[in-house]
Amino acid sequence: MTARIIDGKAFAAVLLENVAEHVTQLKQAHGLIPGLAVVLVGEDPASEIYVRSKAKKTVEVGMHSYEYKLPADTVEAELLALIEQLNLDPSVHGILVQLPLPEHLDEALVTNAIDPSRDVDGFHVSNAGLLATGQPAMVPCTPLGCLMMLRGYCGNLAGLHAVVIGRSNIVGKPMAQLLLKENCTVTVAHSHTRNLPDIVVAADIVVAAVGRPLFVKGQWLKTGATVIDVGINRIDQGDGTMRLVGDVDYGAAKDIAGAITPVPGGVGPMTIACLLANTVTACCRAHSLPEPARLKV
Ligand SMILES: NC(=O)C1=CN([C@@H]2O[C@H](COP(=O)(O)OP(=O)(O)OC[C@H]3O[C@@H](n4cnc5c(N)ncnc54)[C@H](OP(=O)(O)O)[C@@H]3O)[C@@H](O)[C@H]2O)C=CC1
Ligand SMILES: Nc1nc(=O)c2c([nH]1)NC[C@@H]1CN(c3ccc(C(=O)N[C@@H](CCC(=O)O)C(=O)O)cc3)C=[N+]21
Ligand SMILES: [Mg+2]
Repeated sequence: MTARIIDGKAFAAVLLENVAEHVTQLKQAHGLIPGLAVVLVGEDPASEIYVRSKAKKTVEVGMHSYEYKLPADTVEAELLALIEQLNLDPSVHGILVQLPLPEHLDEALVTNAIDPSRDVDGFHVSNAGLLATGQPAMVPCTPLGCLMMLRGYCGNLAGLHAVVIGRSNIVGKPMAQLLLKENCTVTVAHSHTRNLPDIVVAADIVVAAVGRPLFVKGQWLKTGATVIDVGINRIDQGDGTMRLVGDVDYGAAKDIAGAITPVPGGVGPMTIACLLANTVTACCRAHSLPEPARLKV
């Protein structure tokens, strides 16, 4: 069996088209232009790539992009002052502080300083709590993108056994919450999990968010399983060039899985599209306008 490839770029293109239409409509009907502010502290090369492609896509869909690059030694009070300024700026509807932050900055403190209604990452404790209790929230972009692709491929997810590998606040935990909301039976695995292959083999859906290249082996999978590979790992090919690989051994998994997301071209592009969708949603909520139905979870 050869797995169907879940084309994240194609999913993202459809969503971005949708976002662009809503942006046009907000402009024409209300004179509003959604704005997204992205804050990057320090000079991580991978983060700079993401921030650049976010800004590019933001402008492409007709929104305003505001970029703030702060030096690695920025003190916490300075970063908090910038966030406060953005919280009060009526042209800024979404705020994203790129993670990870340099060691000396408290990620929870910084994340929770963002106005929850502008928290397009969905990382603020109040958005996490709303999601966990099944109330309308800003939903983290990566799990949201994964869910949209799963719905697109599997349709109704009710009753399916989903195994989420990884329990970070930004991917694993919110992913598990979203799948529970879809009435999946959810297992969350992490670094203390015993006999992981025996757990994964029971899964109809596997979401791998581990941060270890090629960690999930093809033989672990149940035949026909749907595999979502969140991992983004740069590995040295030995000849000085780098290759981008996921957390799943794609080469082996594609012969056993029913459907699988590639890396690159899977979850990554959908993450960015969902970020822009969340920014439109935040703009609508800020102005008490009806939320675009096709962008809703
Ligand atoms: N495509 C995209 O848009 C995005 C991709 N990513 C990528 O996704 C991956 C995960 O990111 P993130 O969640 O932030 O990573 P974290 O490092 O925060 O979390 C990794 C999780 O994997 C678990 N884990 C580590 N080793 C094992 C193991 N041997 N067996 C089982 N579980 C293990 C950890 O367990 P424990 O909790 O016990 O430590 C932890 O819960 C990374 O590759 C990242 O680059 C992230 C965000 C967006
Ligand atoms: N506050 C915050 N929010 C985030 O959403 C956030 C973050 N911090 N820190 C880092 C991670 C990672 N992340 C990615 C987004 C897009 C791609 C992406 O578009 N990847 C392309 C490839 C890009 C490449 O070549 O490197 C792809 O998979 O096809 C990857 C990773 C968002 N993150
Ligand atoms: Mg992390």
